[in-house]
Amino acid sequence: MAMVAARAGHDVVLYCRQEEQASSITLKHRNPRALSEFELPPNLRATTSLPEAIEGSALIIHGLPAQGTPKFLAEHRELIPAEVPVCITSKGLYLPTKQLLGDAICSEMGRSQCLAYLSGPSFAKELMMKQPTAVVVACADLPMAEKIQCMLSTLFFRVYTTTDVVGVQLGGALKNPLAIGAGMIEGRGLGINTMAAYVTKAQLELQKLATAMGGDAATISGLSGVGDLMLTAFGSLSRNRTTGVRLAKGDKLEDILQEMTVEGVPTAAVAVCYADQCDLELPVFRTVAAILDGSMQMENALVALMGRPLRQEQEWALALHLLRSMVRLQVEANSFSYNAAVTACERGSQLKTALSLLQEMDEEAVSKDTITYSTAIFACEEGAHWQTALALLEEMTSGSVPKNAITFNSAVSTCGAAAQWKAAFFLFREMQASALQPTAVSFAAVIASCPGGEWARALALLAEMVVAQAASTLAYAAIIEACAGEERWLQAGLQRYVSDVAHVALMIVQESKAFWTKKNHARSLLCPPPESGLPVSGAEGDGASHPRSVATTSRVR
Ligand SMILES: NC(=O)C1=CN([C@@H]2O[C@H](COP(=O)(O)OP(=O)(O)OC[C@H]3O[C@@H](n4cnc5c(N)ncnc54)[C@H](O)[C@@H]3O)[C@@H](O)[C@H]2O)C=CC1
Ligand SMILES: O=C(CO)COP(=O)(O)O
Repeated sequence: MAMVAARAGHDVVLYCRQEEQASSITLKHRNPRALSEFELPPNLRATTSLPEAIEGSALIIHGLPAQGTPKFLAEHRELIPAEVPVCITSKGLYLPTKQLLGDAICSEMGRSQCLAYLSGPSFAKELMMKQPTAVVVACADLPMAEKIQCMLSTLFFRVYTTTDVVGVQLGGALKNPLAIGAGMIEGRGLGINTMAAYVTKAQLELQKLATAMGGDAATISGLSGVGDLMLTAFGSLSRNRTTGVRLAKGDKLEDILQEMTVEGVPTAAVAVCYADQCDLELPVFRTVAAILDGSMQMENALVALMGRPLRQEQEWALALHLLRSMVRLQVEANSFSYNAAVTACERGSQLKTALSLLQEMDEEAVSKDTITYSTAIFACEEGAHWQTALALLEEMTSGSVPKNAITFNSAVSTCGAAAQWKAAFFLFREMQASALQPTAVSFAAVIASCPGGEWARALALLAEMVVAQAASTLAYAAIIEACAGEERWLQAGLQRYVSDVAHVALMIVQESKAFWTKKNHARSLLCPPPESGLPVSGAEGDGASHPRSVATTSRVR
């Protein structure tokens, strides 16, 4: 990047830690430690003094590995003027706090700093070779992004701008573990069929996770996302991809990490946490992460990915197509047809499309019923869109549309997913007040919404659950989570209900599958009968139809 800035005509001062390296860059115009075959221009010099490197700078370009970045910037924050933009080129998620890098930087620095993020398909070596390259720079302050764009763009380096700082960070970071997976495929000697299928599914998962975490879909399908995934999945210069190849050939991960920066390793672990948070299935991310943390052998990845239940591809798109065809053929679309399409959207994690269908129903004077609303509220849980769920509930009340247990359960779970336990609790009580009997799902959902500090409330709900004979293993799992710590167990007197904790833990593992099957049975009540002619089977990537592990108990509907 120093070379890119120098080519754009700036006086560039590169900070490095070794005196020998600094003097070689300044005097011999060669960097002995990286890409030493390239001659550096005279307007690029180096120093081991950070104050000297920073003084008078109009732009600070930061290029350290992600895991070292927040601490480094915090250590040197006195030297960094708050108003000078720091352009981050690191691509990773911060493992210690599971934060986006920008958030971790601000937390560590303990103050606000003007941050921009430069990302996109850009191997350093090819930049040095003046290979035409396109990247995107994101800054919440668009004029600042445009300023950086002007500062760095040349005929060989084209910079786009965006304000989507979340999408750009996620795209650049999340492609790394996916590139490791591509390397594994290469290293195992698998063919182009496998690689094409893998990259297709990997980019869909990237889209799903990044958009669920707040990135724009357009950003992720752009340079910092699919663009960078293409580069690193297929380009042999990628260290992430090389890591996958080497692991497949039997090298040890610890040895590889000694030799080079592999951002995909810590980022894979954070990606799985995000997937859990968003209740997304994401088998590719989970498989790569499991291989990296040693909980899965690479040989078992075939079964983990190819042995999953068979699905339709893009069921929601097909359902929409059928709905549109009805209009074209002048067949009247009724609540039934719309509900089928809304259901397909929910299964395909397409909340926005589902909501636009509800709006279309209003415009076309098609009445919205309990199924319409319940399904839309169900769709809100992924991404924890609790305010949307509450707005839909409000609309049901004002339109006198009856609510059922599924309506409430979905809304409670959504609030729980958004860490809005008070709203979840309020809805649970509203459900009881409206003479609806809370089900096992209702109890599990409201208990799971209780944060650690509300463990006493969770226990009170447990007592109610036992009286209502609506116990479930997932509710017990949520209790275990809320009452973490032996002391609380004793205080809680939980033995009254469960005498043997180990037994419960085992029961949870064994029965969570059965629970989810039952839950899906309840869910199937939302689906249109087969004679509607619209598809009703599980959509691809539909996390809710998948038996989940105990770790995700806080996300039950
Ligand atoms: N190399 C490339 O082609 C590209 C790299 N990136 C991103 O840039 C970031 C850095 O990558 P590279 O420069 O390739 O990595 P690198 O492993 O070469 O590290 C960059 C420099 O940081 C120094 N460093 C490492 N840890 C440090 C710490 N804790 N404190 C101070 N200095 C430290 C290293 O000594 C090295 O000089 C990564 O997040 C990577 O994803 C992004 C696009 C392209
Ligand atoms: O992000 C990169 C290029 O855009 C570099 O990828 P690697 O870290 O896999 O080498």
